[in-house]
Amino acid sequence: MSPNPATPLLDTVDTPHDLRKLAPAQLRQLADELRAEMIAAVGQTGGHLGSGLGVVELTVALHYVFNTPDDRLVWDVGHQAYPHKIITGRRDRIRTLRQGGGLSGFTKRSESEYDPFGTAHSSTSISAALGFAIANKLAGTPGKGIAVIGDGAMSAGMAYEAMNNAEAAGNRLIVILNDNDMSIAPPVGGLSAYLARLVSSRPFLELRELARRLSRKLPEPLHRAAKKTDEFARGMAMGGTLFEELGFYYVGPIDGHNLDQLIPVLENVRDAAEGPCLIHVVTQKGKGYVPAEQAADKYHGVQKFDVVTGQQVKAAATAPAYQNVFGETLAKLADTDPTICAITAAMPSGTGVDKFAKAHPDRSFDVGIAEQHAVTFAAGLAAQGMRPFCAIYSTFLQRAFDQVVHDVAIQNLPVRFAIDRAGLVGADGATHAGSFDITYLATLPNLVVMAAADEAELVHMTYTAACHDSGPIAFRYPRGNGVGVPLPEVPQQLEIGKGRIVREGTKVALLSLGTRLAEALKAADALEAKGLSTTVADLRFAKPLDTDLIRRLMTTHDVVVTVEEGSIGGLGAHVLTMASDEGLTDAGLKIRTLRLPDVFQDHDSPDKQYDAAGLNAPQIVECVLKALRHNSAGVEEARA
Ligand SMILES: Cc1ncc(C[n+]2csc(CCOP(=O)(O)OP(=O)(O)O)c2C)c(N)n1
Ligand SMILES: CC(=O)[C@@H](O)[C@H](O)COP(=O)(O)O
Ligand SMILES: [Mg+2]
Repeated sequence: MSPNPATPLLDTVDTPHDLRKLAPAQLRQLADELRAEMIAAVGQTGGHLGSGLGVVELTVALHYVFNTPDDRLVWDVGHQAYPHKIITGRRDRIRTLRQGGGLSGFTKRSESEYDPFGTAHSSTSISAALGFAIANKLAGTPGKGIAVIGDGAMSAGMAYEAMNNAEAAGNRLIVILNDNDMSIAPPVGGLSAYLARLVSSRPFLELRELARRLSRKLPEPLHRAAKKTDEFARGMAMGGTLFEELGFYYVGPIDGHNLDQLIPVLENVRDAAEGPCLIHVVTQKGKGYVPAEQAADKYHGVQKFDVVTGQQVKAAATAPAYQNVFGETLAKLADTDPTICAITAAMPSGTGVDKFAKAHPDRSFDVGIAEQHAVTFAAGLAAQGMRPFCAIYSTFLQRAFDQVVHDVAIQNLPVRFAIDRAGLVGADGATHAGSFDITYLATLPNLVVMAAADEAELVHMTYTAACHDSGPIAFRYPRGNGVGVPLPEVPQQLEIGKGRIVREGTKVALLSLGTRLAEALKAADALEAKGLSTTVADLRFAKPLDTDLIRRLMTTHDVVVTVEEGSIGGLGAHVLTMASDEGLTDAGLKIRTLRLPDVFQDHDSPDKQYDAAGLNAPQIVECVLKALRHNSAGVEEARA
């Protein structure tokens, strides 16, 4: 039955099964409607826009040609998967994207059978798709593994580790290289230049002869098909040397917005009999939405916006963003210290390294999505007498843990880790939460670990790190804007392992690490109102602990509560260990540790996330009151 012409085609497509009932000639209209729907939805929610706009046609073509969900389609990072969500049964919830209780901004297994693998950290897709392909091969079941990976994500080592292993999958593995010549910032490095050369040396419209000549090298079904179909001959060429050397059939480059090219190429690759195949698809980030096409960042990530003007709704900032405070402070320090350099792994603006790069381009390094390399590169710089600052989001530094241990900590090299996005980050959810860095860093010998309570503290910590030549040092700070305190004209060198008392009391001591300090102070007000005199300390250091300060507070207060924006195993664990080592708990002191809960918290506003985590002022107060109600047998006595 052909759809009513007055009905938008998109209204007839709930899942790919509906899509596959359409005629090829209808797909252009469907893609246009899908793009419009995505723009309208992200206008209301905010989120990752440019990448999804660039893969609208690819999304339609992949679901049209392949038998999803049995063919396992893995979107690398998953930030480009909004069009995929709309046509895989989630259109009715697309305006809940990244909102509390709503759809995730990435692919997620629990959300849909069409999301076979959860993504958000880049460059995992080929490994995962290979896993699906090999599992199906071993089980003798049909089903391919299809990875869609961007040119930015292709800069990470994991992609090559996977390709190096791909041969056993045969034609069950298909890699789509989505080359839009953009990462979040312009892409960097030799691979990016190589892809650009491939694209410029093989313009789409001049491929017919090349494809005809080279199609003999294809596996037999591709070769037959190439001879047969003109579209195919127009759409493909062989000879991407790097990928061929790794055992892939390289097909491309092809125009990723031209469905008349995409569909026949995908069909031919689907039916090919032999090895793994890499299809090099050229797309435009932000395609089809003028404000995005014209933006320098191609609208990678946006706030809610007016669809007509493209104007984003941005709240007026009352204080500078932490990332910029860091970048600007470091740039100033580097004016007089020629050994300071800054490293980012594809996040120049997110980390503030762009500010440093403006002032000191020769000492600023964007290494691409390559956190492991970033850390070991920094270790090499440090070993040669430089003062490297490795600025990486907490969540992405997880990928380089062994490099932190083996290349930095064991050798006691003075690499400075500027750890952005520490704590809960809101709409990006569990994959991007900076929950674990205190735990995974403070557990390492030689490391110094600091957390800034506000933007002024961040200035001091950046300077302290610059001065610290005797070993590795890390300082963490959250996503977003500071609290509005004045920035110091002259940064202070903090004494290593020394905290500060922010407010002195006698009965309850709140030991805060990081930006929960503001909540701890609010809690102290509420406790005072109940007649409980409260001390608030900003410990500054998770390692080494200020043992003198902590010992003094433990021996002079009835209740001690640690508060941190990190997982179990962080500050609380270190304080408890110290207290038990010194026997400070033996005399009946009540110690409690407030930290993130032992679950992966879904996306929501940061404030709601902290509420759910029990780390806002009312919950700090309740923790103290509950501790006071506990009798010496650990039993809670009746509320007063
Ligand atoms: C391990 C890791 N490091 C950094 C990021 C942050 N990040 C998300 S998307 C992106 C750029 C990806 O570029 P590309 O793969 O080309 O996709 P595009 O946005 O161009 O579609 C980066 C750096 C990440 N998600 N994972
Ligand atoms: C997809 C991804 O990993 C990034 O785009 C990330 O969402 C950026 O986060 P910030 O907005 O905190 O820089
Ligand atoms: Mg890209």
